[in-house]
Amino acid sequence: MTITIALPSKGRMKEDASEIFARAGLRITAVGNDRSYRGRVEGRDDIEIAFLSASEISREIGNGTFDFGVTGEDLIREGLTQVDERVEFCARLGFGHADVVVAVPEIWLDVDTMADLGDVAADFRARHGRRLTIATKYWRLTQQFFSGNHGIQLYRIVESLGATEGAPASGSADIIVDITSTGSTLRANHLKILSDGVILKSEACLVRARKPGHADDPVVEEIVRAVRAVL
Ligand SMILES: Nc1ncnc2c1ncn2[C@@H]1O[C@H](COP(=O)(O)OP(=O)(O)OP(=O)(O)O)[C@@H](O)[C@H]1O
Ligand SMILES: O=P(O)(O)OC[C@H]1O[C@H](OP(=O)(O)OP(=O)(O)O)[C@H](O)[C@@H]1O
Repeated sequence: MTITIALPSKGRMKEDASEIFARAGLRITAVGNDRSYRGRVEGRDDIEIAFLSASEISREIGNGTFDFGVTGEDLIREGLTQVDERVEFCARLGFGHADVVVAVPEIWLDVDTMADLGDVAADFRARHGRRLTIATKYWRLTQQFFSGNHGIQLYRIVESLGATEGAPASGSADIIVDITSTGSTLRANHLKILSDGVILKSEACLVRARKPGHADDPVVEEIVRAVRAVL
């Protein structure tokens, strides 16, 4: 059986993903030219590479289109329901680090924890005539964290596909859930992370779509072992 691996085609994860595979003895080359969306592993006809964006990799691994993928844990957990039944996290790759966090305006001096935020949410309608609003593209992670982990039910998510940190200042939402790495975008927008407001510490992962045929496929095991050995 040919084993397929989906790797980031662009952006911050592309080079690091190829480098890890090269160190693991799986040297990847593009088929055709550098802009091609297909690749191969030198000397291996039993492995095929597809290049996709990090968010597409999450979706397609969930659908079982590929056997393996490299993408951010945040995108996998946000993109898929029943994630642990559908994919196995085989290795954390040590790049693409970003935290998914809850951040509120710095001027909310009395709000430092999720419990404080729960109090604000409970009073919000009485004070402002509407629910607390959260700008994010991480709908699923936000709902799990607010409703599931912290029992906060009174909020409304406002979908944000870019410049999320600007939402409180522009008035389109009260608070945000977004990723941060250096923290500079949050600081520039006068937002602070709640002390227990880290939803997920994400990094790039090697993930495997759970498929019945994998159990006795030696190439599947070889890929996982080779990548783990160079971390
Ligand atoms: N500073 C950062 N900003 C955004 N994403 C980051 C950052 N650091 C690491 N990442 C990770 O990179 C991944 C997103 O990568 P990228 O933006 O290339 O993918 P994408 O969402 O598919 O791209 P696009 O939105 O352009 O289609 C996520 O897993 C995210 O956690
Ligand atoms: O904590 P920091 O180091 O400031 O990084 C966080 C910022 O980086 C990302 O945006 P970016 O403009 O890189 O791209 P994206 O939103 O298109 O992914 C992300 O959405 C945050 O806004």
